[in-house]
Amino acid sequence: MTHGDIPSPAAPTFRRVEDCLDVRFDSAVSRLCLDVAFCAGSGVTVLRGPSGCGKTTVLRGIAGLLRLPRGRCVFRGEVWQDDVVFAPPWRRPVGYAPQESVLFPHLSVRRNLLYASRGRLPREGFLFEPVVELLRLEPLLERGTQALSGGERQRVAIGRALLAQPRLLLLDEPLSALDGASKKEFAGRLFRLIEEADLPTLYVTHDDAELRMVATRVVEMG
Ligand SMILES: Nc1ncnc2c1ncn2[C@@H]1O[C@H](COP(=O)(O)OP(=O)(O)OP(=O)(O)O)[C@@H](O)[C@H]1O
Repeated sequence: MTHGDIPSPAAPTFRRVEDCLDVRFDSAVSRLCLDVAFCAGSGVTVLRGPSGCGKTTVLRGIAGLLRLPRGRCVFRGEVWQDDVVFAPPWRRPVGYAPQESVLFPHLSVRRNLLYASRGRLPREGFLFEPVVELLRLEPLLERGTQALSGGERQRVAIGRALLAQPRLLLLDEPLSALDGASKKEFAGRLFRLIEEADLPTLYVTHDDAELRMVATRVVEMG
């Protein structure tokens, strides 16, 4: 390559016709050495691995919140990251519910949810009312966020991620604070929405029962 040449982007390595996400991070961040490559498509792709192996780091890299060196991320043919390109988070149509979601403390649950959808054209299934119904948030709407239980906070965080009108959903241990029965109910509800809306989803969980409820495929890390 001569000086000034732009390297031609490598073709995505989609493995199946329906794959839409191509990810590779071969990156050292602080003391973490990541070496992960996978393709994902419709349904729920579960990222599984021991604590500290980098699952959250991968989600943050895909969301564009972290620029991982030697990273590559292509979604539906659009390069979000390679050696040349790094699309900022606001250019990536991602809904992200982090492990420890930070809700606005000065806004009610309703306004936290509405904030997520500001300036976006709502799609069917991702309108305010259906999302509130899906996650059974109606009784919480006028409450502040500081006195919510861990499980309630998680449901609000998932609601925010859905109201961001995502084309790709990233859920980091989204139901970990819920009891067994609630986890089963909400895992089932979420999975149906993901299937019906054909919304590719990356999902981190340590819980094998939850994995069996939602996983279309599993990426083992570590
Ligand atoms: N911003 C950061 N700076 C330095 N090190 C970090 C940073 N974020 C995460 N790490 C480290 O990177 C490693 C991977 O963290 P990460 O949260 O991605 O793991 P994980 O697989 O999601 O873990 P868990 O299952 O416990 O949530 C950990 O050792 C963590 O301490």
